[in-house]
Amino acid sequence: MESSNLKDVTGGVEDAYGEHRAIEEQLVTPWTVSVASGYSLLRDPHHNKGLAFTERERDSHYLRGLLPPAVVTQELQEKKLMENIREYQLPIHKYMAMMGLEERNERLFYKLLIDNVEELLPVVYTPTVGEACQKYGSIFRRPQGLYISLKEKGKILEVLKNWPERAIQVIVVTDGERILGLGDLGCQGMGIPVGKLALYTALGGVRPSACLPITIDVGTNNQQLLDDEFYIGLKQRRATGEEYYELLEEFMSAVKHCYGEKVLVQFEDFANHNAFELLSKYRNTHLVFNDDIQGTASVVLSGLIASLKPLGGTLGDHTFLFLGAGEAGTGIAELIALEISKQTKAPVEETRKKIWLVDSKGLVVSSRKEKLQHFKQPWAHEKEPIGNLLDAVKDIKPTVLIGTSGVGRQFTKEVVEAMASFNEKPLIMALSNPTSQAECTAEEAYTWSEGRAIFSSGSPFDPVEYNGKVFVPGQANNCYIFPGLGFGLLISGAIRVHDDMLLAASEALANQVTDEHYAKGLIYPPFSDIRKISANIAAKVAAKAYELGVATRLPRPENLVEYAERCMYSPIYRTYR
Ligand SMILES: O=C([O-])CC(=O)C(=O)O
Ligand SMILES: [Mg+2]
Repeated sequence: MESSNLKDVTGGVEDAYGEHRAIEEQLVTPWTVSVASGYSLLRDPHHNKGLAFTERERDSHYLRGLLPPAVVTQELQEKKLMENIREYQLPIHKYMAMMGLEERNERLFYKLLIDNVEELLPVVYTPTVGEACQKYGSIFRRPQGLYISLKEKGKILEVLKNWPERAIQVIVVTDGERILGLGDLGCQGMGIPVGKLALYTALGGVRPSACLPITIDVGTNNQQLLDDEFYIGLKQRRATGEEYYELLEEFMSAVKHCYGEKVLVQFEDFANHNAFELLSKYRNTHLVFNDDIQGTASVVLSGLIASLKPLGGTLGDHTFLFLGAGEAGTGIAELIALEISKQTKAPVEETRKKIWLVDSKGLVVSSRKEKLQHFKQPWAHEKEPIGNLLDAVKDIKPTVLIGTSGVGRQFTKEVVEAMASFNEKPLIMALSNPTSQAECTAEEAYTWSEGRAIFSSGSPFDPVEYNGKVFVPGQANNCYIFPGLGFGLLISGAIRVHDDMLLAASEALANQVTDEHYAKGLIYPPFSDIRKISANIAAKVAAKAYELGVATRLPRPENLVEYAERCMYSPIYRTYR
């Protein structure tokens, strides 16, 4: 090597491939090695342990000198990082710190998330993940997940093969058109599949390497993004119709081709029209699950089942009114109708009549049927039209009021007061996410109902003190269900998702609510127990899969709860030889 070139070569590494000497126009090869050691081991998030590498590991993996001398435990690293994260005032900064940690040291990231789940869930998930998606273009560092855009049409199989992991078990996919209640965020929706899959691992125990977040980019109709010079997605309006469905068809068959029959595809935050269409199109040929329709339904049904204990009576004794007739609203409504039908043996067509929906045009009634989208039609019951929520509440006198509109502040004082005027304990669920889109706050629900409401919301609210009593709101978020449900599908090797599995998941979750929880006014168990809760949900879902004959992992393990617990990912460091 000529000495004149040595000054360009940093770190004492011989410039064997001429990468440092190459001038701009010369092509170079991006070399790498496959077994991580030394410097590359420290930069491999799957294997890096930072200061927790032992003396022996430092010797045998060429780490001497690359780390300061202290050797610490994973617990001490955790303590330090939690202190760091608590220093940040803004949630988005905490989010960025957590994502940075995931990029550096995956096991430590999951250890923090699992051990501090109640504190960190609002950071890596709703509500902060919503803000992260809105700002994704500017907080974006290394790409996470896989981007499949219209540019990759005809090449999706090759794109999947670019992903470094082969043994994928769960895919969460979005097209970014309806991110939480925030609307079309295009390609920036990637934060959602990334966040959901972090919960698959932390709450459900799926190995991180088996998880694949995907964003399908068919453009965006969000003008602000189209005008933004930093926007990371395709700068065009959304492809629709045949062009859209062809891309999704190619995607769904490539996924099956690449990962087999048992890979779970979770659809997340698609707009209504596509969400229903994709679910009905693929539910009989693929292992698919729509979290916004089915996961939300299962968690809400669970809350209702649990609330029957303090309220008394049966599900069929209740009258339900929804604000919002999209994926979540109609998905929940259908699952409630199905459960009542199972309990009472009445046909679903009958049990649906206890459930009413209000959309942006008022109460969904039969005179509107012709003009309604197909997913709203089963809910168009006989009644005079009613134009707004308050009048619908006063007329129908529901015992349960559920908000799934994606529009904040719709449960006004008048609405909550009306609910409280004819219900001793009105059940109020403000499910839209993130917090800014919630139909009302916890404080409003308790204050306006004079402390009588049983309240839960999609995004978390702090406990509220009213008249000297502390009320703890529940978080009716689908993250109670999807990690356990998905894990149950995986451990049984299920090849299809069946509605009975959703019912089994709801019942399993409701069974985890103890007298101690009820005494605090809760209808959901605390998240601090979520791994145990998920194992129980997984066991019930797996049992259902065996019962229905869609499980392929044979023979069936005898004790499914124990089996689920044994299969769960643990974030504890491994020792390297
Ligand atoms: O992500 C969440 O918090 C729940 C959810 O699926 C949504 O709001 O779309
Ligand atoms: Mg969602």
